[in-house]
Amino acid sequence: MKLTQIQLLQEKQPLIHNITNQVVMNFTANGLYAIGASPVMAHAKEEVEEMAQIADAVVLNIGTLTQDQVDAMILAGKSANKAGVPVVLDPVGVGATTFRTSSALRILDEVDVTIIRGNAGEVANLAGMEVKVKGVDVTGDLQNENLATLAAKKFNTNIAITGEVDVVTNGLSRYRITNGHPLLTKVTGTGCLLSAVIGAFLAVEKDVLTAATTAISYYGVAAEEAAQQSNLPGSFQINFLDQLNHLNMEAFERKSRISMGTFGSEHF
Ligand SMILES: Nc1ncnc2c1ncn2[C@@H]1O[C@H](COP(=O)(O)OP(=O)(O)OP(=O)(O)O)[C@@H](O)[C@H]1O
Ligand SMILES: Cc1ncsc1CCO
Ligand SMILES: [Mg+2]
Repeated sequence: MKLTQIQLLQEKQPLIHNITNQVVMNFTANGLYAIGASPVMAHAKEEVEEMAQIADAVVLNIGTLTQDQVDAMILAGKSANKAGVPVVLDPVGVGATTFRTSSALRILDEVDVTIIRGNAGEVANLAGMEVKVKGVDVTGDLQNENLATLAAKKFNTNIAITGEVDVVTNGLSRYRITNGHPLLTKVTGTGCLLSAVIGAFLAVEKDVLTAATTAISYYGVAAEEAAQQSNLPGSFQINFLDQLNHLNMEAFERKSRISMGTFGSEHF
């Protein structure tokens, strides 16, 4: 099952249209190539509608947003919606400034977003809870399962909250993924790339929760494998890209940790 999605991805080489931030553009393109997808960054209002139409997934990331870029994201998102192309929103830094928060909310208002992927602070602020966000990083501990469920219901969409433990939910079914490695927090854009990788899995798997949980687990196991070869951020980043490309499938099957919880239960 998991194997099939990755093989499908490598066979299909889906086109992933990213409107993303200036920090992570190169890393995101390399990471998408590594998993077998085909990245394109296209930001201009003049072309985003056309690009979104031919894409297999659209990823909207507000990391270094400008008003023009938010307008372009809405054009791209609407065009993707018309063409039945899945849309991922990465609400980078929501809660840090009012511009980020209001822009993300405007995108959610105007675009039918397939899944939101962010850290706990970003999702909490998006859902209207005032949690402190330090730039693009979360501070403190949050109850991610309950927060994800609340946000999924509020925005009537799927939510992935990532961190030490990752949670994916549509408001009813909940999954927890416990793969990953702390070195992922020492390389910029690992969350941003994960949002794009979720887009790539959505291009080959229609079930959103399956696509997202598989993508997050695959990504986390790749990080665990990379961390066995390097314990510093620079070499880890390179080894991680290699593992995304060449993850041993037997290791993935053995190390993948996805567990299911149900709505209303306090524990998984
Ligand atoms: N303490 C941790 N231990 C293991 N894995 C982690 C830890 N923190 C984050 N991760 C993993 O790192 C990846 C990125 O998630 P994170 O929540 O850090 O994104 P983010 O805050 O949006 O990052 P960025 O803004 O740098 O793109 C995910 O795969 C997540 O599972
Ligand atoms: C560091 C940083 N600042 C804006 S976007 C970004 C990339 C990771 O979120
Ligand atoms: Mg982020």
